[in-house]
Amino acid sequence: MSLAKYVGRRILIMTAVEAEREAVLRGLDGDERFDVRLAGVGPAFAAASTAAALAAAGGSCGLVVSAGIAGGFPSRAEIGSLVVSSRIVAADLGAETPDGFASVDALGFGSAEAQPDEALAQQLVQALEAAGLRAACGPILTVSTATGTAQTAALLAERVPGAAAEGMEGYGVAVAARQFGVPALELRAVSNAVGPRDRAAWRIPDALLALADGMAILKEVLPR
Ligand SMILES: O=C(O)c1cccc(C(=O)CC[C@H]2O[C@@H](n3cnc4c(=O)[nH]cnc43)[C@H](O)[C@@H]2O)c1
Repeated sequence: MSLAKYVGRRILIMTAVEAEREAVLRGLDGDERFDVRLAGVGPAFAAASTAAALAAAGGSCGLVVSAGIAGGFPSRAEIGSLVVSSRIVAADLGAETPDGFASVDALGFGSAEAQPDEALAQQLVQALEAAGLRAACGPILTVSTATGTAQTAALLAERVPGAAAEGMEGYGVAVAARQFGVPALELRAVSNAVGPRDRAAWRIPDALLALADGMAILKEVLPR
């Protein structure tokens, strides 16, 4: 699985907030191949910001990465660990029906899923583990409402088997990338468990440290 297509290409990294952007920049340590931009919070801001950045890049961008902190599904991704997307799934994009949730796929309105670069995801998670970092590769959900109850966490885990983490921007970033014909990836560091909302239990500094560590590995995995 070759990553040769990334040689000589620019890489766009989108984060929701400035603290995440600063962590990404720390990890990249001045690598000039990367542009790190603010997406804003949520899939709509993320898609619009990513599309604008890609239009401005004028075809020079070879990869887009949605990066930031995340909620981790218990027993899949613990606080302080990293998650690389095997799938990017808009987990609440659809309709409620008397029989339960129906995704836009089931409704015939397109796809709630964007496929990340599989070869890159696999090589990145291997490199993260080889560097001694706790890392998993699994589906990362995009939600418009951060999960705040055990009931919703269980519903989402059932809806997307193997769900490892949830954030609020990945699907928007990936859809914009797809519109421009550019591969996408999501890399997140877990700050909190997906489940009952307990903001005091969020470990944001730990997650930002892990995010920077993850970025330091990403830049080594991508060939120059
Ligand atoms: O308050 C701070 O210092 C701070 C520093 C960095 C980031 C934040 C955020 O609140 C980022 C919001 C961003 O994080 C993602 N996220 C994190 N946990 C979850 C979750 O459990 N469910 C969904 N999304 C989560 C999300 O992508 C937000 O946009 C604060």
